Amino acid sequence: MLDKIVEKTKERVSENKKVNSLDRLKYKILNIDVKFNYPFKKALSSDDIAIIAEVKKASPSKGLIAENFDYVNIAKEYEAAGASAISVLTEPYFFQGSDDYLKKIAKNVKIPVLRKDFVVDEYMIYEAKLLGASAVLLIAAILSDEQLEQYLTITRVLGMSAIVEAHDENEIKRAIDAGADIVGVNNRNLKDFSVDIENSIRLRRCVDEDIIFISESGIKTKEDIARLKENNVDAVLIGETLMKSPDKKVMIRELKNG
Ligand SMILES: O=P(O)(O)OC[C@@H](O)[C@@H](O)c1c[nH]c2ccccc12
Repeated sequence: MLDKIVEKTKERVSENKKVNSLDRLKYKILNIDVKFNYPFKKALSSDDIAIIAEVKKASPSKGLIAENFDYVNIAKEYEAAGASAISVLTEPYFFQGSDDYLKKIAKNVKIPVLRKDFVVDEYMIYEAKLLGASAVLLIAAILSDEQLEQYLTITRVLGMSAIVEAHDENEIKRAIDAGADIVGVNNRNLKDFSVDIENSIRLRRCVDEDIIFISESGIKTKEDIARLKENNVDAVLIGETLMKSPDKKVMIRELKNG
């Protein structure tokens, strides 16, 4: 599955490059009024556990998640409920995401926005910047050590942050060696879709306290959050539970204060 997504993403990048070359994107970035001030990392640096709320229409493991996908209002509700940041899926073929969702959401909320996609080319980081994102996801399993290091540097030059996603000790070591300052452990195994939040708890001890540690996927209850908090997790990334909840405000408050 992951290989298929990567392949399709590479095709998408080469199509986009035909419309706007990388040089053209860089030129645009220099000519728009953008800030270079790392808001994503700042938003996750509070004392309490931070919630990154995800705007997600569908996924390969769950199919269609949101029948009613009023994405700008969903993002505004997340913000009003106290989410620290918003994650927006932009991958179109497997997650029914869109760059347009990200662009419109970033314009309509004040909290920082993460571009959730399968970055396989530096081009996608420049695109993310132009769309209004403050951060990108870098999945260690699909990038070489050199790419990780290079892409982290690009995000820094652009005033952005990167979550480096890891699934095991080896990927965590690679993330840290590449210079990651935010590490996310995906509780969902992208190879077989199985979910276990103990995965991030187990791997927490492999990451120093000065690196922001995020637990991603499969988080459903305030008990899950309490357990993650107890284990020094700095932030959680939650999609499906929030997308399926009819009152996102109540849900986020319950998760945060429960
Ligand atoms: O909907 P969930 O189980 O709460 O998961 C959200 C988020 O962690 C998940 O969408 C995700 C984490 N890492 C990814 C990488 C690619 C695509 C999606 C993801």
